[in-house]
Amino acid sequence: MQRVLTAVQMREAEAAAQERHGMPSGLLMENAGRALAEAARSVAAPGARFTVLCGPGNNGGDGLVAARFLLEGGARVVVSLVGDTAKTTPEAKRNLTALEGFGESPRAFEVLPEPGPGDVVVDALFGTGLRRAPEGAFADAIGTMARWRRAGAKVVAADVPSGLQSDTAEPFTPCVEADVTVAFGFLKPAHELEPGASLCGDVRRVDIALGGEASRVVSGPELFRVEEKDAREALPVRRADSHKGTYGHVLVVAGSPGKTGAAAMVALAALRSGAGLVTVATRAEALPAVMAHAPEIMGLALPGDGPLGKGDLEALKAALEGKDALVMGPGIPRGPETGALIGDLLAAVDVPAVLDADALNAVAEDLSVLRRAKGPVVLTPHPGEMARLTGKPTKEVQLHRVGMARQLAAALHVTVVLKGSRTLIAEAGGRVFINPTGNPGMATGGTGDVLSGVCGALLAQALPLPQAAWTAVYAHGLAGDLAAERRGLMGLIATDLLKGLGSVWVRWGR
Ligand SMILES: NC(=O)C1=CN([C@@H]2O[C@H](COP(=O)(O)OP(=O)(O)OC[C@H]3O[C@@H](n4cnc5c(N)ncnc54)[C@H](O)[C@@H]3O)[C@@H](O)[C@H]2O)[C@H](O)CC1
Ligand SMILES: [K+]
Repeated sequence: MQRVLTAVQMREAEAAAQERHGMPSGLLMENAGRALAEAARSVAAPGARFTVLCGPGNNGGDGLVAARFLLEGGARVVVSLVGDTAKTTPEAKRNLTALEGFGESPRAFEVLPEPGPGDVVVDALFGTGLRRAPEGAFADAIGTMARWRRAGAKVVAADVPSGLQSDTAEPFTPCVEADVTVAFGFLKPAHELEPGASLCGDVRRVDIALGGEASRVVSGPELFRVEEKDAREALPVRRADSHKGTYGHVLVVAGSPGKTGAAAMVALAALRSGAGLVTVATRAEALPAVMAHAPEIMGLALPGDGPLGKGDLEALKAALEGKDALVMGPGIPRGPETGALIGDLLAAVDVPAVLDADALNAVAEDLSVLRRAKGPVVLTPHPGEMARLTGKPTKEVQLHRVGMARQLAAALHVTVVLKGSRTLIAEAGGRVFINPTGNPGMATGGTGDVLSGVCGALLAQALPLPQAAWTAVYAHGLAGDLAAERRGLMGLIATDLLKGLGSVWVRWGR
């Protein structure tokens, strides 16, 4: 797991490093600047010229240190201080003097030579201290960097592309678009959440000797980026003496006439994710079409017809006997009583439950039904379903994804998987995990059904939460990435993920 820190938390970590280790503050900037110089060198063509634009704060200071290291390495370097140089921080001032000692003095922005293909521009205007939209000379500099980039120069951003708000990942106008962003010490939300993540280009997190426990001393909400090893290590290694009962039995309550494929995709995803047994419970008229998708799927006809309601409670309680996980929602016939049915069912049986699609829409009418759940509950909304669950417009959900997911998880004491680019996994205890895998090719019908099946299968194999959720999301997204390599973003369809999942388990030795 990589800890993702806000600007305030970064300052706390920096202060902790200085207090606990007597870390001279200039050393952090020295380490940052050296790493910035290395990243700039790594994208430069032979004989490239480096143009370093420095702002008035410590981000600018990082740029001045980088310029000094580049000069020391014999590179052609030009530096410009943008904005009111009187306001430069003491740290940055010290590095300005040092730079002049190397015989390079900052030049006026207007007389800078034009970078071309192979050259490198270092964006050290603003980092985590950005407070408002860049204006005047800063805005001009950002616009000029965009022009230089269009002309073929590479842009390397110090800590955060200038103009991008570190905590919210929202860009002001104008905002730098970088080829590489060097994240000092810890990742920030701007590196891991859209639309910021796309503006950063290749994010390279570097240590600057803040000290390992620095992230543990910071207070406030905990945000993490899931790494591949976290998902792989959460999965049990299969023992030779195991049998299908060892890997759990998933009950899938899904499907209805015309939406039998949804139920089949949940069931197939669960089977492809290691569940020992999978039973689909659906109306009799839909059952044959569901089971036709695979001989491995077992079926249970729910008596009656029409929307799921209180009349189905006894049959579903009986169906859940001996099961290890429930996945409910994709393609179900939803009616006015479905939400109450879900509440009664979860209150009656203590199995981990994944609620997706129309089960979410059903409980959205009265969320209190979830408070009676005996077992752990995972909600897997896409932004539109999250809007219905929270009563907020989808646009607002997308602007405050972390906060919304954290709030709902804490309020309902459930795990919330808020899908989308960089899916979030929010646990009831307040921690939020960002998933880095997946791609726009997965915006196609049925991929959500597959995810709910993967999650149900891991819960049935007794993975605890939130591990089961973040592992399912990571594997599902990686399956999509591997499948997109074969099918293209346009050609990817949900059942390709079933094959992709196989490649993921092979890659992880599971
Ligand atoms: N915290 C750490 O562990 C380290 C941080 N480093 C670098 O320092 C920056 C943060 O530096 P800071 O001085 O706080 O702010 P910035 O340099 O990002 O911003 C400069 C300054 O500009 C003012 N300002 C904000 N918005 C605007 C605006 N739109 N127009 C004009 N002026 C603006 C505001 O007063 C800011 O203070 C961090 O990103 C790292 O790059 C260390 O070097 C490494 C360790
Ligand atoms: K920057």
